[in-house]
Amino acid sequence: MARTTTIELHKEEMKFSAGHFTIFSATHRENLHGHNFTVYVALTGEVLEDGILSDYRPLKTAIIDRCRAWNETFLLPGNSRHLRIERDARGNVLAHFNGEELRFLARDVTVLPVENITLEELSRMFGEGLVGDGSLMAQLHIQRLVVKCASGPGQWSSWEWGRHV
Ligand SMILES: Nc1nc2c(c(=O)[nH]1)N=C([C@H](O)[C@H](O)COP(=O)(O)OP(=O)(O)OP(=O)(O)O)CN2
Repeated sequence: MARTTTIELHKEEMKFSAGHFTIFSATHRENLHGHNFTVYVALTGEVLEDGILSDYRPLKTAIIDRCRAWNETFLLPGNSRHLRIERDARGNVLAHFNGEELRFLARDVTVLPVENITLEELSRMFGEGLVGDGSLMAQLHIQRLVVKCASGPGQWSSWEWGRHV
């Protein structure tokens, strides 16, 4: 009888401090602000005869690397219908929202291919970045992956991937 297990990873290093603003409509957004986001990942799969699902360290490394990539940066949504983003020759960003102009130095900003910088989009981006083409999931015999991204204690969104979803 197959034995499945779920390993949960929520290490201290699985966090990133980032700025953002949520856009609610073509004319309404939040002011710029930030959070200390934390990330939780659960991997489910079959425990093999030698009592191990698989070495989860490659996944842990991938999670922490992605946290480090988004740490101390300002996140902008690259696919928002309400925010237009231009870059000058030096890669600095000029973002247009409802008649306002917001300027960012290239070193300070990360533009993500999402509609909005929300918990739901961050957990999806994070999860899709880990799953990628599925090869790491196959290598680690992972059947199901859950990624939760929290903007603070008690407030998170959850994204899920399954091998047969
Ligand atoms: N569906 C969503 N709604 C909102 C999101 C989101 O990601 N998805 N995000 C926000 C704001 O970004 C806001 O920063 C987070 O909400 P808020 O609770 O107002 O702020 P805090 O995290 O500081 O929590 P406190 O309860 O105020 O301590 C709004 N909506």
